[in-house]
Amino acid sequence: MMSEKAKVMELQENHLLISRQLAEARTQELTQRRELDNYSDEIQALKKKHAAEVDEYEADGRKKDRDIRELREDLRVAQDDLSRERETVTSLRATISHQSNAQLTLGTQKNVLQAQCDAIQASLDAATETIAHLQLDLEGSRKRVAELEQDAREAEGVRRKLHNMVQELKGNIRVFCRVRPTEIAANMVFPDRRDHKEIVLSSSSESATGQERKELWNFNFDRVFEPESTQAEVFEEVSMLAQSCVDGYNVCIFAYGQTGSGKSFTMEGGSTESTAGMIPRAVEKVFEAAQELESKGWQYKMEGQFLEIYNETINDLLGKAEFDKKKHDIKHDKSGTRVTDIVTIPLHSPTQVRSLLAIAQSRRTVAATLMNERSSRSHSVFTLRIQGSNSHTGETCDGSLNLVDLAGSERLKESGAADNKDRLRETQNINRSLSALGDVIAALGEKGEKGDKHIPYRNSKLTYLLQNSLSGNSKTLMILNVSPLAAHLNESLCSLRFATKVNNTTIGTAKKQTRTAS
Ligand SMILES: Nc1ncnc2c1ncn2[C@@H]1O[C@H](COP(=O)(O)OP(=O)(O)OP(=O)(O)O)[C@@H](O)[C@H]1O
Repeated sequence: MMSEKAKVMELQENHLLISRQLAEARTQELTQRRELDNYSDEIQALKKKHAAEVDEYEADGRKKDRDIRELREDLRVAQDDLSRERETVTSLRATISHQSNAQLTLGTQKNVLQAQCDAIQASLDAATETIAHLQLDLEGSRKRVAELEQDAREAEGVRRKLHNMVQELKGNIRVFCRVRPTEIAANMVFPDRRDHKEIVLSSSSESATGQERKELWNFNFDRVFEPESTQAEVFEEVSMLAQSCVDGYNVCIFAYGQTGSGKSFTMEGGSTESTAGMIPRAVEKVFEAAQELESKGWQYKMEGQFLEIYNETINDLLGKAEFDKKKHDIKHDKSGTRVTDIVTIPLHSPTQVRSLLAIAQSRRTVAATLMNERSSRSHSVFTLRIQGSNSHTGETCDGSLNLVDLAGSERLKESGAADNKDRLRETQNINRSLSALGDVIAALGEKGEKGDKHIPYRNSKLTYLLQNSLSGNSKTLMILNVSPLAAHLNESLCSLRFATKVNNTTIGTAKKQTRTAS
């Protein structure tokens, strides 16, 4: 048996061993704890890293989701685009197919057109050839036209000369006698059935011994128009004078006769074509002649005025007021005769002249109502002035056409004016101016023979106004209007005697108012 000491000793040794083991265990534990701490730090670090990686991964995942969404959206848009493009492609294919059909058609058309084009080209070649020929012909024709135009101008000059010679041979003062129609048989006969130049008036009375006494009066004129003569027949003879006026002469046409003998009918006429009088017909003829001469290089300007002379006072029938109150004077100067303050209207057509005549007619009607049948108691003067110039020859010409409806020529006793002071004055004025007209014409005739005779133009307004149109360079026609009524026999005889005096007058050779440009 072991002693207590040994046991204690053993126990101590055990204790020492255990303590050593414990200390080792503690050291080990410490080491392990240190290692554990290290591992724990490592774990923390790994955890942190892991968390960071998880965050990063999640963010990355979210970004990827977004990208995916965007890519999906892009895909959808791309698909839409694609389907649209497909549609476009389909439509383009349809268009292409349509276009190719059209191209085919166009191709066919092109071929047709090409064929036509070839045909046209062939015609064009032929036409060019023809044109070349025609141009040659044209050149020749132009030369020919120029020659013909020259011939025409020369012929126009000859025509003017011949026309004037004919007028001069007929006499620069001519008298026509026109008998107006009536239902009552008249004591007038027209024996010259061929030339219509003669009129014979007759009257029978009882002598103191109871025997029948027959008296005959025979008159000859350039032309006698019987009652059934038409306005056109009278104008046939007058129209030549209208032509003369266009050729540059002064022309005066008078209607003379007692009241109611047909003066106004002859000069102005009725409203229809067939009854139109000398004024509208002459104006129409002047326009016609002027137009015909245009082809020969003539250009004309025309103007008209219309006035009446009543009691030796001039009234403007185309004035603005219905009743003219202005005072008008007659002036003669180098450019011709002018009436102060008178309305002169540029004339462009015969229809315009007709409306002017209507205005003048209405003015005369107003005056007639105011002053007792004034139209028969006044002289009316329509004047058409015509100025021409020829661009080829440089010639110019001035002509005038005066158409005068004279006041009634009845004598004082016949006019019933003796008891009425105003009528007496009127009649005296008319008689004075008509005899002044006769005197001027007679003096012009005498001047023709002697050369230096004074012409009493100033004795009446009418002769003074018409001075230039009555003198040597003019052509005058008097149309004597006669009433066939037996009751008017004495007046008719007076008129016929007056007209015979005029008819026996010859005015000197008419001078054409033509100037040649220097
Ligand atoms: N040749 C004719 N044919 C038909 N009727 C005519 C003819 N001559 C005159 N007359 C008619 O006779 C009437 C008188 O004629 P007009 O008025 O022309 O005479 P006048 O001489 O001008 O008279 P006044 O001096 O009063 O003006 C008118 O009604 C007119 O129509």
